Amino acid sequence: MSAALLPDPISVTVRAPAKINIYLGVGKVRPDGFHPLETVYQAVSLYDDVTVTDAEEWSVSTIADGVHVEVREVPDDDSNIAIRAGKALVAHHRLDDRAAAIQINKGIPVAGGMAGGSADAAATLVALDRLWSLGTADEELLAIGAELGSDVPFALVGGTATGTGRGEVVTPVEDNGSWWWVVVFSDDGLSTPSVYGAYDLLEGGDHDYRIRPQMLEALRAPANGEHLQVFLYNDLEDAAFYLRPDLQAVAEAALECQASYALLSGSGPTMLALAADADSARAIAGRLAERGYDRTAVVHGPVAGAHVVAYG
Ligand SMILES: C[C@@](CO)(OP(=O)(O)O)[C@H](O)COP(=O)(O)OP(=O)(O)OC[C@H]1O[C@@H](n2ccc(N)nc2=O)[C@H](O)[C@@H]1O
Ligand SMILES: Nc1ncnc2c1ncn2[C@@H]1O[C@H](COP(=O)(O)OP(=O)(O)O)[C@@H](O)[C@H]1O
Repeated sequence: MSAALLPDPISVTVRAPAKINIYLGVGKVRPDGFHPLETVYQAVSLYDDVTVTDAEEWSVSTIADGVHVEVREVPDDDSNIAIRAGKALVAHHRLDDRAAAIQINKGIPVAGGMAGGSADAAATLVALDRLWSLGTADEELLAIGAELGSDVPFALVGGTATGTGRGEVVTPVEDNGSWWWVVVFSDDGLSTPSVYGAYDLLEGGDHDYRIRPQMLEALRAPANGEHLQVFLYNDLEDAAFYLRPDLQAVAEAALECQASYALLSGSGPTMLALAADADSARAIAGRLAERGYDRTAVVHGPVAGAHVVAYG
C-alpha cells in the first residue's frame, strides 16, 4: 500500500540509543563557556523509547525500562529536555497551537554520562515530525538538536561518528567492528559542568587533543588494523577521578577482571570496559559482580540512531 493511503498515526514510538565516547579530547574553554571537543561517539545497545500522542497541553511522564534505571531525577515539567525538543520543533514550523503528551520508557541510566536526555530529545524530534507529517529535513533536525544539547545531533545520527565543535558537529565514520562493552553504573551522579570545571583547574586543555587517523583506521578495518584499545582515551578522566576517586578503583577492577581496557564514559560517572567478544563481556561482568560491582550492563555498538519502532 502506498504511504499516501495510510491514515495519520495516533501515536508514534521512536527508539534512541545511549552513547559512549570511545575518544574524548578536550581543548581550552571557549568564551561561551563550552569546551572545543574532538570526540569519537559510538551508539550502544541501551535505549530509551519515546511515545508521542496529540494533546491539548504539553506533558511528559517517565517509567523505568531497565534494571539499573532510577527515574526519580527526571523532571516531569517543561524543564524535561523532551518537552523542550517538542516546543523547539513547533517553533521551527510556527505551529504554535500544537502540543503533545510524551511518554519515556527509560533504559538509559539518568545522569550517567550516556546522554539519555539527549536520546529523549532526539527521539521526540523524530516522533513528532512523523506524528504531524512535518517532513523536516535532516539538516534542520540536526540544527534544532544542536540548540538543545551538544550530544543531541549524535543521538539522531547513531552508529559511530566523530564530534567536533562542542560535540554537535557530527560526521559518521566507517566502523566495521562489533564492539562489546561492560558498562559499570554508579550509585551517585556526577554533574557534567563540575567535571569540565575540574578539568579547567587540573589540565586546562593546553595540548594536542585531536583524534588520531590510526584510530579511525582501527574502526574501519578491525581485523587487520591496530587494536582499538590503544586509542581509547578520555581527557575528562583525571578530573572525574579527582572528584570521585572510587571510579579509578572501578577501572583497576575491570582490568583485573580481564577487560582489554577500561575508561570513563563521557563526563562519567559510568565506566566502560572493552571486551574481546560477547562471552568475554559476560564473563567480565560476572567477575565484577563477585567484587561488588553488580550494577552493570553488557552492550554492543555501533547501533542505529533515533528510529521509529511503532505507529499506533
Ligand atoms: C561530556 C559529554 C561528552 O559527549 O557528554 P556526557 O558524558 O555529559 O553525556 C558532552 O560534552 C556533554 O554534552 P551535553 O550533556 O549535551 O552538554 P550540554 O547540555 O550541551 O552542556 C552542559 C554543560 O556542559 C559543559 N560543556 C558541555 C559541552 C562542551 N563541549 N563543553 C562544556 O563545557 C558546559 O558547562 C555546559 O553548560
Ligand atoms: N528526558 C530526560 N531524561 C533524563 N534526564 C533529564 C531529562 N530531561 C532533563 N533531564 C535532566 O538532565 C540531567 C542529565 O541527564 P542525562 O542525559 O541522563 O545525563 P548525562 O548528561 O550525564 O548523559 C538529569 O539529571 C535530569 O535532571
